[in-house]
Amino acid sequence: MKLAEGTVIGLIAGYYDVETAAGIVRTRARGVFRQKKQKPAVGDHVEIQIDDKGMSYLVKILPRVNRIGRPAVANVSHVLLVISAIEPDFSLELLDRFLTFFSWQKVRVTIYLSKADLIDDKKFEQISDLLSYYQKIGYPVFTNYHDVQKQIPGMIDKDQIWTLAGQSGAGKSTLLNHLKKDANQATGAISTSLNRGKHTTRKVELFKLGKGFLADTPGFSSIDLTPIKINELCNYFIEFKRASKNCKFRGCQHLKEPKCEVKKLLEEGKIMPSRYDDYLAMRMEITEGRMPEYLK
Ligand SMILES: Nc1nc2c(ncn2[C@@H]2O[C@H](COP(=O)(O)OP(=O)(O)OP(=O)(O)O)[C@@H](O)[C@H]2O)c(=O)[nH]1
Ligand SMILES: [Zn+2]
Repeated sequence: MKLAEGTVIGLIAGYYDVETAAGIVRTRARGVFRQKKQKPAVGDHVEIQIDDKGMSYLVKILPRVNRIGRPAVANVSHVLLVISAIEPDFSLELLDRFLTFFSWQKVRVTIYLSKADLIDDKKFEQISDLLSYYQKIGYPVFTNYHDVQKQIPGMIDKDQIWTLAGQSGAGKSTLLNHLKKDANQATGAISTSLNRGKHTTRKVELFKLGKGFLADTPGFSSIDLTPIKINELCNYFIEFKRASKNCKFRGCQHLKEPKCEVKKLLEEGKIMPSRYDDYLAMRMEITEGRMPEYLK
């Protein structure tokens, strides 16, 4: 019996394709996962066991950083967030929701403004202006499809897993299809006696792109912030978090505390008012334990 470690790069009809140092191995998950109510996901780092008959089993899920989206992808390090300029309308509120959610999930975000070709120059200037704030606080921003196609592969570091996210209709599938043209199908060459996957549709898989992977999933379009602990929410607004080192009180929530650096920067116009408003709205949402009706 042999043991090996690898990364799940494909999930198809109950089989898990695991990339190991010795190549891709098609495995089944051991029943023990069902008992423990665990489910391996694409992106998981796992241990596999190959028995004397050459049967391969996924036996252990190694600790994961996160597990997000539907279908789920584990250990996502980066999201390429597609935000449309129009159809659906550009929304800072939505952008902030996504950014907060991913910050909470320890996922880095790159922003891509889609459908910029559908708006006039004036509107484009307006939106670019707003996005430049996000660039300044640390989020890479693209407003042009060609730049994305050229630069994203170079931004994907070794073994990183990237996935797409954005509102329904924002243009995720469109972008994915373009990026896939540059990607190599990671699971293309499987040769094992267990290969009965020929005629089944793959559900989730990772494509090799850059030095890592891009998930071939539709990404996700709606998010729930209510499980976030209210006192931790401020940590997920990255510029608030940075500023909070200079707040008088540790654990400052930037509400009515004296000598609050976030409030000071807000008053000086260095923190964008809509960011602060969205912070307050999310606090409300978490307190009430439900998403606002219009976002459902
Ligand atoms: N003009 C223009 N149209 C675009 C662009 N990106 C996407 N579209 C169009 O917008 C529509 C929605 O795009 P999709 O890629 O299906 O959007 P999606 O985010 O995958 O949507 P869901 O599957 O509902 O989550 C399609 O008709 C696309 O052709 C763009 O950059 N410019
Ligand atoms: Zn503060």
